[in-house]
Amino acid sequence: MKRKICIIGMGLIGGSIALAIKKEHSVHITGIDIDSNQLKLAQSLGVIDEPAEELAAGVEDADLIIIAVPVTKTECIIEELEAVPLKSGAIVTDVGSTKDRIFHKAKQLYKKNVTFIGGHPMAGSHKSGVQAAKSHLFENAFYILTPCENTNTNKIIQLQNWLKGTKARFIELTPKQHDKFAGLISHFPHIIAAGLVHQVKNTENEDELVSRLAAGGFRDITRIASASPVMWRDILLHNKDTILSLLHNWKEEMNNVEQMLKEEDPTEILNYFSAAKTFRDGLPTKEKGALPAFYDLFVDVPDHPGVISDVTGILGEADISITNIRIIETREDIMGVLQLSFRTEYDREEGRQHLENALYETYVME
Ligand SMILES: NC(=O)c1ccc[n+]([C@@H]2O[C@H](COP(=O)([O-])OP(=O)(O)OC[C@H]3O[C@@H](n4cnc5c(N)ncnc54)[C@H](O)[C@@H]3O)[C@@H](O)[C@H]2O)c1
Ligand SMILES: O=C(O)C(=O)C[C@]1(C(=O)O)C=C[C@@H](O)C=C1
Repeated sequence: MKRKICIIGMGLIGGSIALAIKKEHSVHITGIDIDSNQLKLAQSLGVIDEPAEELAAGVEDADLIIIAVPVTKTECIIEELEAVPLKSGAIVTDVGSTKDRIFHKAKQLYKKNVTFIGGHPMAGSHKSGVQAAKSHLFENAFYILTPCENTNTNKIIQLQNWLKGTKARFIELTPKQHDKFAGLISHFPHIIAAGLVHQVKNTENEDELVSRLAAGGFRDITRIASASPVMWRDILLHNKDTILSLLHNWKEEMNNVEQMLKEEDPTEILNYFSAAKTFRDGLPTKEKGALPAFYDLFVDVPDHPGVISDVTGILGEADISITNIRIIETREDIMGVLQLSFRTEYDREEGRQHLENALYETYVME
């Protein structure tokens, strides 16, 4: 008989985990979502085998329960789980972007014969919903687990086995460590991205040309501001203390910049940017984590109008996203080269095949 999994929250992350699990295990996956359209779509896309209308019915015989809803809702779901029968020996995990409050809430499950292990796959997207789910979303990403001291090691291994199709790299942290690090490299940058967008929006009231000019750098640094506001509201509320402390440090950082500029000290200003560049250039790029990994593909293209839209059109039709596109060289007498950046090696390989089928010459430089 097939093992059973119940996923509560059939959005981007719930859907991606379901697809990753299906790649490695022959299982029966039940999905639950308050949005019946998401649930229907999840079934049509083959992400789940069956929807459940009631939480109790979905979880009662599940070997693995995965909570993939916004973090304040995760607390509500834990309360609901406490009140319904669960299979003895089951593992319960979550994917929330914060861990400490959920960890404390999950203590309510201790009296049931199940094991709760908090989890957070450190990769995602600014897109929401099961329609954006991908089995390889977490490839090479860190997947943080926050077991407690008494968690049975065997259960941690079982959970990692369930999740091996994610191809993520598991790492264990305490919930507090997690929230401190995630605050620094994920939650706080989100506020800065939203703040930059607000700054342009406020100026746009004076002159609407400004947002039409917002290109390359601004778009790169503010991509994440397009993510789900509900998800981010909840993250901020959950990790309030860490974020308030980072805000305090940030104001000091900006005061320093203000001072450097007022003093017009070229050496200080140069050092500020050089030190940031040196540190940033030294960060690992072949793994997802603090920085997204970029997998570049080079494509020879003729110098012909419409060639860029042809290339992006081929990738778009195959539903392959690129994170960046750059024309490296265009001289009249030679072919130009397009440098396309993909989020994963898998996307790059898929993209390469589609472009070669359309007779483009491609190559990868490691
Ligand atoms: N998006 C990312 O980049 C990312 C990455 C890692 C972890 N996370 C975490 O994963 C979780 C899910 O995020 P997502 O990006 O998949 O969001 P999403 O909006 O794509 O999906 C969330 C789903 O949960 C459903 N939902 C909300 N309340 C519910 C409830 N009470 N019962 C059942 N379903 C409910 C929604 O209808 C929605 O379909 C969040 O906790 C988030 O912090 C997100
Ligand atoms: O790539 C993105 O769009 C993300 O914002 C992903 C991201 C992040 O890196 O901050 C967002 C929240 C999650 O908890 C984990 C990953």
